[in-house]
Amino acid sequence: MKVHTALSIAGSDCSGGAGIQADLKTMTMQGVYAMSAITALTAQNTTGVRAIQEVSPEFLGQQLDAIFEDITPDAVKIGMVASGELIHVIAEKLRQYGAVNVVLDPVMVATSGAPLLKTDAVQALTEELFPLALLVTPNIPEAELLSGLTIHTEEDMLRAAESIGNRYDCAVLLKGGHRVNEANDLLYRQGTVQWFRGERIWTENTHGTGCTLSSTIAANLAKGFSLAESVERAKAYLTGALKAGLDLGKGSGPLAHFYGLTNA
Ligand SMILES: Nc1ncnc2c1ncn2[C@@H]1O[C@H](COP(=O)(O)OP(=O)(O)OP(=O)(O)O)[C@@H](O)[C@H]1O
Ligand SMILES: Cc1ncc(COP(=O)(O)O)c(N)n1
Repeated sequence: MKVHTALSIAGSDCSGGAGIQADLKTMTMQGVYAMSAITALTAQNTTGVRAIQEVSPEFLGQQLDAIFEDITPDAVKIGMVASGELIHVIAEKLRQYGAVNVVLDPVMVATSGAPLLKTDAVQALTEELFPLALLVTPNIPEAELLSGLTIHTEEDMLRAAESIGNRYDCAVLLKGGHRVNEANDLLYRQGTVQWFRGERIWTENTHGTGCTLSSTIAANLAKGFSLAESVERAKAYLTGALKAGLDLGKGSGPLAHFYGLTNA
């Protein structure tokens, strides 16, 4: 049996809604063999992040060597990477192994408000990882920080995506989940613009939407779909997983990755 493979480099969410756990569920549901290199353990649930324990740069490097020396991923998703030292190891290893189809979710702050990236690591992220990424997927607050612009309207989204894409020479999917009434995402690459318009689902349970979107895109790139097709498929999967209406936990609950399964 031949299968496509994808790797998530991200933090662990012990409550299963975001991070590595969301990515592995997502990639598996997309029919891709999923692997993980863990950057940090978090003690968190639907109400917030209680503690973070980073792995050492050496150990992250060992995980990446173990994976790339044996099973080459057809795509790589990068999520929470808290420090400059870890970012440096990832950049070095991705270059060493010639990683392809890299989707970078520049995770900075959890939905609950907890910081997941040290402020002095933003520069390392943009200088070392952005150039290796096929696609970067900021949400609105992240895009504001990266572009230095304020985003209220769709025109503002376009200006910010252009600014980030042109500055760092990568494709940008600016996610609109933080806007009121809408859930429209904007793909900007090399001067071209494409909107992915989605139905807004009225729910508090959006823990892990960004992780799920980026890992679905990576899984579909691994299967050979184009960037635009992968974004389209990711948006459809995410909308279905939100719409299924899973209601777990006391805070912002996780998504129903298994929504399409008949035995669920
Ligand atoms: N209530 C919603 N209904 C429909 N789609 C949504 C909703 N909230 C977010 N999305 C979609 O989810 C994806 C992730 O967007 P969002 O802006 O929430 O990213 P994020 O803030 O990085 O996610 P996370 O909550 O994991 O940090 C986008 O495709 C966005 O349009
Ligand atoms: C390990 C990890 N990675 C990413 C997120 C962001 O997801 P969200 O913004 O939905 O909390 C998180 N909370 N935890």
